[in-house]
Amino acid sequence: MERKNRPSSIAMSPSLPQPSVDLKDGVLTATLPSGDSVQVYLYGATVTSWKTSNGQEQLFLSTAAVLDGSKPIRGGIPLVFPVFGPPPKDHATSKLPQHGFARNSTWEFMGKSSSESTSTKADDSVKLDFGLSSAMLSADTKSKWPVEFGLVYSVTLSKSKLEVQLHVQNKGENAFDFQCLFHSYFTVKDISNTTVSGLAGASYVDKVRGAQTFKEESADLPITGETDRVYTTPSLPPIVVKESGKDSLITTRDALPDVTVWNGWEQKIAGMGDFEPKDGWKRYICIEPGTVTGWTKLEAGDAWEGSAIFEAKL
Ligand SMILES: O=P(O)(O)OC[C@H]1O[C@@H](O)[C@H](O)[C@@H](O)[C@@H]1O
Repeated sequence: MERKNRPSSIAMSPSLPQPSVDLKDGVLTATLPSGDSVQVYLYGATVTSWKTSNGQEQLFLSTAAVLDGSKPIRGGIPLVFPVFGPPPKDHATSKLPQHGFARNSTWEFMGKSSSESTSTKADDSVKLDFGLSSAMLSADTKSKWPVEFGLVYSVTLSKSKLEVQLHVQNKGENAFDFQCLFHSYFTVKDISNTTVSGLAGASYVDKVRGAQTFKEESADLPITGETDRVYTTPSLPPIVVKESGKDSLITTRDALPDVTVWNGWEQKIAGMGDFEPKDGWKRYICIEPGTVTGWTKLEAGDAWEGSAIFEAKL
């Protein structure tokens, strides 16, 4: 099914450049006339590539990522739902795997829509919708989280920007709790010249230091060793990755107060079988917007939406 968000009567002349969208063997590729492109695997609805018009790949994908649907894809933007990290004991999600099941379930492509620039009169963005519902889960997963839900994940590509939005719907008769997060891996040229700003004053749980809580002092946080922190930023400041002092990626958010900053560094990455090349830790940083420090409660029939926009500064 294909959806356009404007009536066909005002569709532009076919001679004007349009985005191309192609779904083949479970992999969807969309390219804008500007040259920006995105690739999404239906497996996990995982975005595995986001290239800007200068040809630069913005997402880090392990060269050993398993792409055959047998385990979550290492790199890109895996989706974390309905639990972040190892599920807590005595919680409704306790039987689920780490980071839940969204990243290792096969989603359906629901269609695309385009929007048109007023200046060029040509389509300069494309929105791709993916769906996952309880009815699509394996019997095993369903038995581990017997909840009636519907998810719509929208990936919108525009010039130098990628927007990701998750819509969660409670289709059952009982309330449920969930966490969700966009586990985005971004490329950097050199982690030792990479800093993250926008976090000053935020409290964070440092998983490297015994899951204790600290307050961020740094206005421009350098990454100097294994980093695995969950920041809580209720005022939703933009999170800016800088490389050699220059802005390279700006993340803005809606309804996602938490941000995980993760780099496994040399030793942890050495122990990850699906992370290659082994020195790849020098060239990625995870900036993961989500809502994961508490639980979002969704009453029967209710819906919730959260989103993030990643802007590459070329
Ligand atoms: O190996 P996984 O399940 O993809 O998780 C990778 C990392 O994901 C991060 O979000 C977590 O904060 C880390 O603790 C974890 O190591």
